[in-house]
Amino acid sequence: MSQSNNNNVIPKYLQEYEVSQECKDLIATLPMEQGWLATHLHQYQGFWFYTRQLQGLLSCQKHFNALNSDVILVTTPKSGTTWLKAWTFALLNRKKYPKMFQIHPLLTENPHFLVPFLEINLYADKNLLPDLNSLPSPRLFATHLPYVSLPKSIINSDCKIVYLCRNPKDTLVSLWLFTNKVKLEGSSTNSLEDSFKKFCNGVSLCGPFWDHVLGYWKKSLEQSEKIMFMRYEEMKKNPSFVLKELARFMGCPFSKEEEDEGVVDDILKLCSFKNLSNLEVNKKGKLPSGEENRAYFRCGEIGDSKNYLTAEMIEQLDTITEEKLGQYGFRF
Ligand SMILES: Nc1ncnc2c1ncn2[C@@H]1O[C@H](COP(=O)(O)OS(=O)(=O)O)[C@@H](OP(=O)(O)O)[C@H]1O
Repeated sequence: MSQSNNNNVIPKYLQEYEVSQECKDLIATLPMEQGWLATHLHQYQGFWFYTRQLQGLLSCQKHFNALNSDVILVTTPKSGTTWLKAWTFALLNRKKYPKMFQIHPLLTENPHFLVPFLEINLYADKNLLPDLNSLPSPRLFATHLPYVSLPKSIINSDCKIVYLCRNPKDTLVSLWLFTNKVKLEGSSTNSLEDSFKKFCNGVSLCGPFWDHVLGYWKKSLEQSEKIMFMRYEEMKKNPSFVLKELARFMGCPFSKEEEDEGVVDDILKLCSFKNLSNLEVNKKGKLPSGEENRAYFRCGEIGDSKNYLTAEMIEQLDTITEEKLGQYGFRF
C-alpha cells in the first residue's frame, strides 16, 4: 500500500508521512525513540514529540501570532486538559449561554473540538495555515508544548497562560491506558513496565514530565500575573475556589449576583466528569483528528494509579519527583 493510501485509513493523530521537507530534514538530525502511540518520538529542544506534533510545533512557532487578549491553556498530557478546556470555555461564554443546561456547545461538542490545540490541531497540516483573525475575543487555545518551545509571541505578548499538571503517578497511568485505548486495532499493546521505564527516562509525550512542570513552575513564580499554575488535584479537592481564581485570572471574575444565582455551581456541574462523560457526543462521537471522544473520560479520580503501579514503581516515581522538583519547593 502506498503511503498516501495508507494515510487515508490511519487516523490523523497517527499519520507520520504528511510532513514538510523542513520537518523531515530536522527529524534526520534529531534523537529518535519508539513512540507510545505513533511509531516515533523525536527529541527537540529537550522534549519528545511525535512526528505530526513536531510538524505542528515548527509551524506554530513560525506563524502563530498571540494577541494580548488571548488565553493559552498549557497542560502536560493527561493532566485534565479536557476538563480545563470545558471550564475555561464555559467561563468565557457564560453570558452567551445563560440557560447552560438547555443550550450550550459543551452539551453537543467535545471540549477538544471547542478549544483546539495549536500544534496538534490548528498548525498540524503542512499545507494549511488557520485563519484565526475572525475568532471572537478573547480567543482560547491549548497546547502541550513545554515553555522553551512556545511560539515567541506567546511569551512576548500580554496574553495569559493557564498551566495545568497532575501528579506523575496518575498522569503516567492515565497516559498508558489512553494510548492503548486509541491504538489501531491489531497493533501491539504497550506494557505497563515498558511505559513506566520510558516515562521515568523522560521519553513520553512532551516529556520529560518533570522538566515540563519545572519550566512553567519557575516562570509562574516570576510572572504570576501572566501564568496561573494549576494542579488537577486542587481542581478536584476545591473546585469552586479554583474556578473563581481562574475566572479572576482570566479577567472575567464572577459578580456577587452571579455567585448568588449559583453560576459557579452550574459551570462546575456542566463540566463535571459525570455530566460530560454521559453526553451522547462524548459516548459516541469522534474528533476531526480521529480519536473517539470517550477515550478522554476514564475515571477522573485522584490516586487511581495505586490500583496499577507496584510499590516499587510508586517509590521510584516519588523519588524522581522529589529529586527533580523538591529543591524548587514544588511537591505534588
Ligand atoms: N470533567 C472531568 N473531570 C475530572 N477528570 C476528567 C474530566 N474529564 C476528563 N477527565 C480525566 O482527565 C484525564 C484525561 O486527561 P486529559 O484531558 O489531559 O487528556 S489529553 O491530554 O487531553 O489527552 C483522564 O484521567 P483518568 O481517568 O485518570 O485516566 C480523564 O478521566
